[in-house]
Amino acid sequence: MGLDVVWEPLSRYPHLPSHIRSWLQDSGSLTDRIESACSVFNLTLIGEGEAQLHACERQSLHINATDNHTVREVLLCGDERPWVFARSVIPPELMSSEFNQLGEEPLGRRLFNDARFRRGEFEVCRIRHTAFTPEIELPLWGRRSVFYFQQHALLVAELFLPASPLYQTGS
Ligand SMILES: C=C(O[C@@H]1C=C(C(=O)O)C=C[C@H]1O)C(=O)O
Repeated sequence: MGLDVVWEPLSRYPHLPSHIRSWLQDSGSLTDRIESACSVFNLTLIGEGEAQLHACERQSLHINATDNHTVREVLLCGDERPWVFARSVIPPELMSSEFNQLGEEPLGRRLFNDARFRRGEFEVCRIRHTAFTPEIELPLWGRRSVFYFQQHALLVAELFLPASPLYQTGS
């Protein structure tokens, strides 16, 4: 599953409810925030390997179709429920160095423990995807940002799934 959607700057939504804005613009590690919001945290690795990129991903990273990048897709689960689907586009040079042997270790553990990574601005998307059986009123919210490291850039996109606390007003 990809996130080939329309991305807009977060500033496009100046009047978001505070519980939604709080999650979308949280500049810390999402893994850490999810871990602190549940009793049992689990990361499920859906896939990791070279894959076709969406046009919106290539545009974000300023790469062309022939550039090889690794796509990593995971589910971040809180208390046995899927809270976030994440899709990251990672240059091979980083997969063989800073992100070597990542497996089911959260990407954020490496990113946020290395001051050499710099995070760019957030963009957000809204998905009215009928495939989801919404326990919440649609749309689903997603966010993405680029992390810069030396001459490399990697894209991290996160879709907040219906069970995510982002949709709960008290979160
Ligand atoms: C960037 C982070 O890493 C999280 C873990 C990911 C992974 O392991 O692939 C991808 C995106 C994030 O949800 C974070 O914790 O903020």
